[in-house]
Amino acid sequence: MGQVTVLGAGSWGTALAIVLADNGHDVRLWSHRESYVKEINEHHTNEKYLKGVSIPANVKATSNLKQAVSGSKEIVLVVPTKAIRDVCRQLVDVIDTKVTITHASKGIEPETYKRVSEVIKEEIPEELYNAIVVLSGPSHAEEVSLRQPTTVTVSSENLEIAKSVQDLFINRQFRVYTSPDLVGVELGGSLKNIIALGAGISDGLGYGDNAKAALITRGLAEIARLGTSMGANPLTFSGLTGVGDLIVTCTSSHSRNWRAGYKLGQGADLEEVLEDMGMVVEGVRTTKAAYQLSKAEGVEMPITAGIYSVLFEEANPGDVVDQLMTRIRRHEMEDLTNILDEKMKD
Ligand SMILES: NC(=O)C1=CN([C@@H]2O[C@H](COP(=O)(O)OP(=O)(O)OC[C@H]3O[C@@H](n4cnc5c(N)ncnc54)[C@H](OP(=O)(O)O)[C@@H]3O)[C@@H](O)[C@H]2O)C=CC1
Ligand SMILES: O=C(CO)COP(=O)(O)O
Repeated sequence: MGQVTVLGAGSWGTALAIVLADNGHDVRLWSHRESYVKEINEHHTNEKYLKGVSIPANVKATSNLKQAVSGSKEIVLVVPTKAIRDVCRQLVDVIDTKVTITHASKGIEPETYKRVSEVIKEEIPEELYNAIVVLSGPSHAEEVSLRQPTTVTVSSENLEIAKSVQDLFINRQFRVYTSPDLVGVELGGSLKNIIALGAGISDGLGYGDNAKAALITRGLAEIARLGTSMGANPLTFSGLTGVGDLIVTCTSSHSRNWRAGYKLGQGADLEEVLEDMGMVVEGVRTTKAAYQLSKAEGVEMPITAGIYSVLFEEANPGDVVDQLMTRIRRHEMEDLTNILDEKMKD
């Protein structure tokens, strides 16, 4: 077993460090804050991000990025997507051997509409890495850190290296699949956060399971619509990183996106909600990116547009639900829409 460096000591970075440590790897966990480093090394805890969890002794934390990556061939990048560019820029000066970069962050960059692997590719010169891999799927850090059964998928343009990352992480509680569809895996994991905000809003408004099932199903339809327009395999969205991650985030109070939505549905103000959370709510930024992208691509995403108007245009959540329910009548399956419309003309 070798050395693996995890960058980002929040909930997910710490949980993944625990998986890697359980597999016998020497894990270096980088946090940009010395106070967390001290807590992890001295008390083997990270109370803010993973309450009550004991971190194995073979996880050593550091706030020195150069020390963290020195000699490591495996880098796992788990900072919020808004920090990815900045951390990559810092990495360029300290990587000292050819590395595999696996990221586990879920988001799309507003304005550039870039996926995380594209941002990494843009910032880190090709000669410094073998491949960029994404790890995604239905996986709350709180459950992974308690060694509860979890399944995820890794994907890369280089499937052989994706398989080597599968080997790195897989164990009896953490089952890892591979997929060749990097675009679909990254988009599924990112776009589900928008729908999770919507599911939270619906619950906060007091709506029931029917509304949630509708959001998950119609949300999946618009995720797949945008995803396929960007080159993803539509089948990926019926897998772990599509419907799997949608279910886990839309139905769980572990989800920060669901929790943020819930408070918005109850009438709270976005800024206050984000401040109280103290952890990243990726769906807010991704809603902006996906809304802009759907306009640029000419792809219809009514749920995303509704959530955008709640987050950024002060729309009333109840009115948005009303608008969604009274949209023009449609066939459920879009390919049928065209066929049936043609038939009506006959
Ligand atoms: N939590 C989960 O269950 C899962 C999360 N993810 C994804 O993983 C990614 C990280 O999320 P998660 O760990 O949950 O987030 P958290 O909010 O729990 O933690 C974020 C961590 O990143 C650090 N950080 C923030 N900005 C920077 C920066 N500029 N440079 C270095 N470090 C920074 C934070 O430090 P500080 O304390 O100083 O703010 C904190 O340690 C997200 O994209 C999320 O969607 C994916 C699957 C599961
Ligand atoms: O991505 C996640 C689970 O798969 C975590 O979701 P939240 O960021 O909403 O907590």
